[in-house]
Amino acid sequence: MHSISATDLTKRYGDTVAVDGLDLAVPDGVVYGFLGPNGAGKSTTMRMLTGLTAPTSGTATVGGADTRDRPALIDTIGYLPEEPPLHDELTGREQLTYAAGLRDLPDGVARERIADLLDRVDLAEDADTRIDAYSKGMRQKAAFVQATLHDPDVLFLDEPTSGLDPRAARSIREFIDSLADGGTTVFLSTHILPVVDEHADTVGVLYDGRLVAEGAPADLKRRADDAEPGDRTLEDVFLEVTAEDPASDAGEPTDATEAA
Ligand SMILES: Nc1ncnc2c1ncn2[C@@H]1O[C@H](COP(=O)(O)OP(=O)(O)OP(=O)(O)O)[C@@H](O)[C@H]1O
Repeated sequence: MHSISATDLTKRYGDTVAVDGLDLAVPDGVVYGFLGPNGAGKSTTMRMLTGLTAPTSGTATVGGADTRDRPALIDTIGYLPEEPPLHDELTGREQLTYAAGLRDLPDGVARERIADLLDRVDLAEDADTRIDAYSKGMRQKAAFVQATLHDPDVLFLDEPTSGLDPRAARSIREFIDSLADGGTTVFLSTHILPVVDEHADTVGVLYDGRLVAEGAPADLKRRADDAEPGDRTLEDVFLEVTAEDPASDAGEPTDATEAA
């Protein structure tokens, strides 16, 4: 079964085609690394998949719910956007309690889960400090907890380790792995390619709103190897498939997509 499925998903802003006929089929329980240069259309895709922006054309379902049906979607998904929605005047615990209320989590369950998750991201000691006194990393950790509070089936993460020190980043990465082990599908957008290499089962590379490569990290690197022997990294693959004229570097980008 596919947790995320998109068919010919397209978003235009005036003359700008932000996402151009995107097809996706992400199986249950995988970590899908979503890569692409600045402006490729990653955030727009996530906003469409989370029901925040309507596609200009095309359709998508997430956790079986049509993305146009936001009430049906809301229990199924968690979303950590690039700029997380936090209220500066609340403490971390108040913010999370408020978010739990929006998700209709029973009080007792919410209290326990908030305490457990705050502990897990090492934010328990600062739980009763106002968010306006949080560092960028602390805000990011609180926002991560907020996105996972209701144990969503599908979790969308936009740069989840942004602003985190190495220890905190590692704890979030381990958290992502444990969520995936527990069956959560994780749609992970980041520019930190080693994170994707280590944690993603499948990688999709978006360029100019189109998927130009898709496959397991090892397979993508192996295909690049075929083109030019040597030790390749995901960064090499990324640079090749998102080059202005990819054909001169690593073959037609569609080859990578079709071979995936
Ligand atoms: N609300 C909007 N109005 C007009 N154009 C938009 C809007 N949102 C995005 N765009 C345009 O759509 C394109 C894709 O933007 P998007 O933010 O989805 O890219 P991205 O891959 O997430 O980039 P980044 O890695 O820089 O966050 C860009 O050309 C952007 O300028």
